[in-house]
Amino acid sequence: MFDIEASLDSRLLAVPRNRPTVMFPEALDPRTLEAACFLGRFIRPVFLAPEAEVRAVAAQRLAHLGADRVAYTLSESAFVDPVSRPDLVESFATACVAFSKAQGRAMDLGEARKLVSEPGRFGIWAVKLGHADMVVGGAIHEPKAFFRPMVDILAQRSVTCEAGVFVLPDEHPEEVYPHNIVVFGDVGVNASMTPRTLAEVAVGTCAVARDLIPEDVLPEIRCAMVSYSNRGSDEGPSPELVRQAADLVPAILAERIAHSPRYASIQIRGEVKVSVALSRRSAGLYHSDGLPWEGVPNVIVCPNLDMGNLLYHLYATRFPEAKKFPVMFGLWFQGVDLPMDCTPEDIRLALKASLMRLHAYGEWKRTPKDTFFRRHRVLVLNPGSTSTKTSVFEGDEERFTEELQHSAEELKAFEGRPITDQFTFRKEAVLRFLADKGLGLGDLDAVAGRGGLLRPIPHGTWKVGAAMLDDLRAGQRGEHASNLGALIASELVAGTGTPAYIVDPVVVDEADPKVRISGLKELPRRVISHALNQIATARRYAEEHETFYERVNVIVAHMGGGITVGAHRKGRYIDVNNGLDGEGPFSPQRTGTLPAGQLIDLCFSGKYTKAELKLKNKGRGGMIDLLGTSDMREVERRVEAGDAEATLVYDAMIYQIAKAITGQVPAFEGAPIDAILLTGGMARSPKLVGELTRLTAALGCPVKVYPGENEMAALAKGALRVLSGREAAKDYPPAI
Ligand SMILES: Nc1ncnc2c1ncn2[C@@H]1O[C@H](COP(=O)(O)OP(=O)(O)O)[C@@H](O)[C@H]1O
Ligand SMILES: CCCC(=O)OP(=O)(O)O
Repeated sequence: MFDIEASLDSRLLAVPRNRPTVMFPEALDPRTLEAACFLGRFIRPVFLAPEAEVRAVAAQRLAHLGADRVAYTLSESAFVDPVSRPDLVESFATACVAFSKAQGRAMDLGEARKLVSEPGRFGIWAVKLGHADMVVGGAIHEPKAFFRPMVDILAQRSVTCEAGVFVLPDEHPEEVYPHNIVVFGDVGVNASMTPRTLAEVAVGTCAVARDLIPEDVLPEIRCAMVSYSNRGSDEGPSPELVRQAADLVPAILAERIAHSPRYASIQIRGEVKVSVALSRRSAGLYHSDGLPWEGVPNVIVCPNLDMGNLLYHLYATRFPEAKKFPVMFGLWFQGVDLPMDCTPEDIRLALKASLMRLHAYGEWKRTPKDTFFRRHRVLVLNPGSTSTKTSVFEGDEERFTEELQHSAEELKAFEGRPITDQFTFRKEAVLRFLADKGLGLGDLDAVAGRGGLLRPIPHGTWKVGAAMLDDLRAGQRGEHASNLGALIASELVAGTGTPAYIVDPVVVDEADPKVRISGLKELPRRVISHALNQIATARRYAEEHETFYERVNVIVAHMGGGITVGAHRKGRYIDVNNGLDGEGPFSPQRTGTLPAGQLIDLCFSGKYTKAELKLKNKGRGGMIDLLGTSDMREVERRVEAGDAEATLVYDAMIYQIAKAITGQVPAFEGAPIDAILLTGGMARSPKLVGELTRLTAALGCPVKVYPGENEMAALAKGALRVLSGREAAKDYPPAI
């Protein structure tokens, strides 16, 4: 059976995106609520009911989903009782009056207010006026109370239609529909058919089929416009209607193909007798004018709504295991209609199908207005040794990012001086960036800077305050460009009331006391790691599973110029190697753990100065020392070319990473590990990922890959969690 949900998921997840806002007028219907609990990574739900009522339904009816999934979905949702938003009711009512007038129907404002206060209409008008992107209903509303007004108000074409998509179970004889996939049209909209309407329905239904079913599964969309007559074999108004419609199809289809060449794989034939469409044997009997393709169609377009509706419900009841859902054509992906007898799975599939089409074909970027989910504007600052990476985020959306380069010439003036001396010079570059984007400091809701070398602190978003600035200025825990993040952020917001934050700096340390014990009292272990990307990756995994960071057990391997392998136990970053100071696997630029005795001998051999050894440990060690390059792509090329030395070193590094991963098992105290997450630049290598998957297979948990490091998004998200009230910002230094 073609896995249509997996196909939709992979297309939805192919590119990380902003999430569309979806209105749920039927918020108290447990099926709808259940479906929403599986859509958190794709949408922002707005439930049109009081929050307490939605929570009560969830508590009573959704216990089988597990508390985490439901709690996560509700934490990511908005709850709006229409009567509590008189501002919106007024604006929707005004638009409703104007709309009715344009349609030649008189309506007074009082009547309109009453109408749009009803959740179904409220949801439709919210979409129409740009407050949301999609509305879904029909599971409890009768068609005339939701579906008809939705089509009326949201229609973008003169003819709209509804396609019924089925993937039938394997027990269905496959020779009828290839891969057991069939799409029916029109199953819901057009109560009266004209030849033009029917021709538009045929093309629209085929367009839906083409959008949803990948070409490698169905190379051609083959549509039969069915009738009781086969190409003139019988007479009557119905075959005549289909015949006239079939004559109009080529011009309408040509328009579609001009719009997008992917529709060139659509073939439509009418009128075709139902038996000819569904049986090769019957087709043979009518061979004199058979179908233009070998075999059978995958789209059946019906001459009237009764027949389309009958087919939908006949197949739905006859094959309860079928994957089935309706899809609207002509509403610009803004409306989802549900049959009253739908299941939570049908709702989930219908929404995913519309969302996939919205993203892939609707050129959707963002919800036009941020009424239900405020899009806070956050400036993100990430100072590195030779650049200051600067971004502006609006909500989840990365609006601008630039790596503000500081030339060697500019930096020469600061050589040998504390990093804080670069403060003014870098701040000016950030101000120029903002001006260039037409933004002033007053346009920002927060500034988030990369945290520097501070005292060890728990994970989270930290307010930039006097004590933090003092520590960074003093540079007692080390000099690093990232120390400038909080300093510049603080200066930019001074006197404006706008908050400045840092998020998960490299010094995040939540390790158990036992993790700190080394075999020498004087040398307790210290934790310095890629905390920002470690925790952001674990959060991303949790979000993809519609749950919280606090609910997952994962091991994260950040594999970049430095490598850290961390254990995240239910929201606590419990153990990780010190990736900055010679612990863990060797990496492209760092030695990792070295044999202690031999290291001591080397230190006292007189062969190297302290500075030289420090540089070997971090910067000139690892792959650079062993193979003369820190570029793993070059190493892999050498491995591919059969270079024995490169192969040995490459295998050794992967072996050490795998050992570090499996070495984190005790951190979970026997609890199951949900997943191993591979991230950083090296996670782009399929070869390396494949080898790590093989070597850690004994753990019995899946390996998920998140290539690169999304530091800018991670910083923005940390600030956004605070701005949206989901997390409280912490005060530095933490109370001990
Ligand atoms: N496609 C790839 N295949 C293998 N290694 C890669 C690939 N892309 C980047 N890398 C390696 O990842 C490392 C850099 O990781 P990254 O996380 O980008 O860097 P940094 O830690 O310097 O911020 C380098 O060793 C680089 O060669
Ligand atoms: C391991 C601490 C942070 C760090 O070393 O970052 P980079 O690997 O990006 O230099």
